[in-house]
Amino acid sequence: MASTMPQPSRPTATSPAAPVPPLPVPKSRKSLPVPSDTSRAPSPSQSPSKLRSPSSPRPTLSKSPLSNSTTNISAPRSASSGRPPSSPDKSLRRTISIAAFPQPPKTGSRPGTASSNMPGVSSSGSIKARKGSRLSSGTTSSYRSSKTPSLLNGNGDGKSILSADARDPDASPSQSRSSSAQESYSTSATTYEEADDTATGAAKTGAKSKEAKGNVIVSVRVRPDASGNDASRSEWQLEGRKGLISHRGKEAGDYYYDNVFTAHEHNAKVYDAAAKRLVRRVMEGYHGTVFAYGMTGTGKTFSMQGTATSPGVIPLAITDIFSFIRETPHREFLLRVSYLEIYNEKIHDLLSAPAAGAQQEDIKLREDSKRGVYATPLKEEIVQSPTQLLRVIARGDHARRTSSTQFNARSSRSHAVVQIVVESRERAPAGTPQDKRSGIIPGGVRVSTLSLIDLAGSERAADDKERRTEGAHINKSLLTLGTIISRLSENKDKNGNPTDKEGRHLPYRDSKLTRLLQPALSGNSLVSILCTVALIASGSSAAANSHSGETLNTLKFAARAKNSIVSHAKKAEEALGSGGGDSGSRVLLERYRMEIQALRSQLDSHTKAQAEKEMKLEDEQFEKEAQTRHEEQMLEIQLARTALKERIEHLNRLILCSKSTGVNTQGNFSALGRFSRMSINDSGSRSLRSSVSQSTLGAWGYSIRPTSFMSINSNDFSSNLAFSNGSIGNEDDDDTMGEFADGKASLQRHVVTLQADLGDKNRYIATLERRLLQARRSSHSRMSAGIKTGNTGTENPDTDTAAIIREKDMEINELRSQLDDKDRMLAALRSATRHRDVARVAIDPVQTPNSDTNSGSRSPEMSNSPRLSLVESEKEKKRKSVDEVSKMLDDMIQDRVESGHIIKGSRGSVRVAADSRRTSTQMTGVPSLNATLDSVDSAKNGATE
Ligand SMILES: Nc1ncnc2c1ncn2[C@@H]1O[C@H](COP(=O)(O)OP(=O)(O)OP(=O)(O)O)[C@@H](O)[C@H]1O
Repeated sequence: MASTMPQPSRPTATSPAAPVPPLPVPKSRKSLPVPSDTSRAPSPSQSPSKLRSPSSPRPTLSKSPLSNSTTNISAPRSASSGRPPSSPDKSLRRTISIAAFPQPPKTGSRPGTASSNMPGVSSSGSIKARKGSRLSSGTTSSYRSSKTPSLLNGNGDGKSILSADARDPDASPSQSRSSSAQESYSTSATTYEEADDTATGAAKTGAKSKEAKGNVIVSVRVRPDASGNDASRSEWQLEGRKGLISHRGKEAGDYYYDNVFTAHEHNAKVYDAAAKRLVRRVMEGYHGTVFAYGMTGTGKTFSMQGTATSPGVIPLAITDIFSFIRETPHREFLLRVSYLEIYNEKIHDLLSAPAAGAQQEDIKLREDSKRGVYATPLKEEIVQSPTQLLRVIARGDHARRTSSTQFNARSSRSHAVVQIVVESRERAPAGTPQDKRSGIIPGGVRVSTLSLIDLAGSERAADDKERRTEGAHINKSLLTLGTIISRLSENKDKNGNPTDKEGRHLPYRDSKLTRLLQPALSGNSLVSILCTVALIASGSSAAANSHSGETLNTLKFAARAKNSIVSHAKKAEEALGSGGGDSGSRVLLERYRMEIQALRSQLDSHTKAQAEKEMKLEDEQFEKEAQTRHEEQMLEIQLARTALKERIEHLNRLILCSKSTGVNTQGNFSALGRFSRMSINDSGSRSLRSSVSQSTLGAWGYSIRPTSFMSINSNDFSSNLAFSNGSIGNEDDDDTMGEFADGKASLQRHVVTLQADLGDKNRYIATLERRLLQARRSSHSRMSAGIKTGNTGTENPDTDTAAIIREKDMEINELRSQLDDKDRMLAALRSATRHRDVARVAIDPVQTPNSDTNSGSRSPEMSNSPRLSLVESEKEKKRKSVDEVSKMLDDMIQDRVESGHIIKGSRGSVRVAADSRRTSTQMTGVPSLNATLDSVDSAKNGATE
């Protein structure tokens, strides 16, 4: 089958005659005649599809064995990039700092990408000139134009690249690269997929075959000869443009590859030609594997990792990955990276160093229909930036085992595998509701893997035992790799397992390396193999001979790989959901999205719950405040009630006093004593009132106080005095004396009426209070209901309550004024009583003789003498009483002066302050203080008289 495969680029040159140990070489694959190949290859016109024809056949050795453009690998060092070839010292590799790694391109170009004017690659220059483009990867163009169209070689992209460059002639080289790659994204793959759709029959089969071949890129890189030995000049010839390495030694032969990089070509150029496109394809959803194969010290690590000044495939791939993400806003990505090494056939996780003294958990290889072969358990780190990814890889590099070998002072003693898993999914276009909510649109997550592998170098048996053991393992795994590659076919057994042409199983399980590479080698992945060689002339020494043999082995391995590996890489299927099987559960992007959604809804419900809780708290707080307010108001009302009751009681007492006390039937004066009691009572009530809330009573105490014993609507203080001092006479005389001619019965009736009235008022106040309470409660419940239903109406419950309170206050005030009226009436009654008493006292001396006459036994002298002394003592008592009253009135006036209710004049006169008068009138309708003051003055005068 291999012999029937189109080999457009395979020359008819003789293959190495001698069998090349240790890898079996199927000669048939290497001896396909170019002309026939070429003739089989479809031309652009022949192809019914948009497939590009294979490029012009590579020239055979007979045509131009030593063309002008041939590069001799031992070309003088000056011909290189200006940097002397490095000595075989890997310390440089270790000095690469993260900061020195390339960042995503901004402006300018990568080092070395503009090396088209170097000797040996002059052809690229010519291509450049011909195309008139600013493409930095001239050789890549050459490579593209000479290959079968495939996902990797970019045939079909040429136009796009050119047009892209033509559109933007001033674009910087790096930008050109990006745009070209971007263009390739939209043209190459599409072109080929369309070809798949339209191609029919043999053309279709042929196209597929070519694609399968094209999906594998094999490149050979020659490292500069560290010794500067020129002896190989005649033995090896390179033609970079043609991808040709010719050997003129014992095993003479020409070897063609997709790319041949000469000693002075830079890492950037190697990356552009050998890996860039593959990396882009991985970002689009294909699996891709790049591995460096070669003898120890030939530059595998140099090519994969590079140096600070010349970054290799890995850092450049990382840069491109992030460039791609930036350039693809319609998709979202998640990157995770793992890094393992296979050392002495054991897998070690380079990202999870075991704790000191502890042993790392055994890492096993498992297989799964969706994931293929994978190592587990393996640490995967999610990375969000190139720097972070480079840092992770640098950490792994640091943990990798290296030691000195004959050809390399710092030789990698293990196969190192960096795996970058790319998850991506379509994003909802910006501005859509989905974008606002979750960014998720229908469709699954595509998972692809980029494997970047730096193999350990094959080597001859070393002296050191440890090196020998390492070497044995390395060589065994590489031998298995070689064997598998040489036996690869598209045959499968009935179980679907790949077999070789003879139906034998391929020994993937013979080594961890081949097992791990199985998915890539068996065609599920795009593959780029970079074989590194150091061309040293054979014959000069045994070592050189052996070296030359190794170089030939590598070249043959590369040739076999190119012929055998068939890749039908397909875009990874989009995994839907996070729970569907193993692959689904690995899709972190989906899982994270779901988690984000779940967390978002959790957050929403938390926010809602919190808002509700806050509202409830506010409600509670409000109710509490309202309750407190209500309690305060209740207390105030209660106090006011108490004060009113006291007042009523006091009035009652006064009334009862006027009824029950006074001058007894024996004519004893008890008024003064009563007055004293009144004073005491009054002061008692005053002290009670002072405990009442100011807001409730305020100056009311004052208004009540004078009323209690001085609120007499009369300017004649003598009558007051009479009241104060007078004996409140004989009840029997009430009917005939005083202002109220109807006497005591009438007064009592009045008093009873007043009491009943007071009781009514009291009840009325209680009712009002109850109503007020109810009104408050209903207003509260209305307010709460308003808050709960989010009612933001214009009605303000506070205003309502305030209005009700105001209303009730007014009612209370009215009641107070009514009470005051009653007070006044009581005062008038008392005044009448006093008038009567005074009248009685005045009448008494006149009436006494009559009474004496009635008694009939006393002589006038005897009877007049005690009467006179009685009158005298009464006068004395009066004086005392007046003095006491004056003193009390003075105190009261002083109180009022202090409180600002009255103003004292310079000559001792007093007048009511305007405010006080107003308040007094407004509040209580208390009798004019002036009258009181006048009364006081009169009382004073009366007393002195
Ligand atoms: N193309 C190159 N240009 C300049 N220096 C190079 C090149 N290739 C390799 N070297 C130098 O050669 C030395 C060995 O290279 P490197 O370690 O990459 O070899 P290797 O193939 O990885 O060896 P091993 O298999 O033993 O690890 C390093 O010092 C490196 O800098």
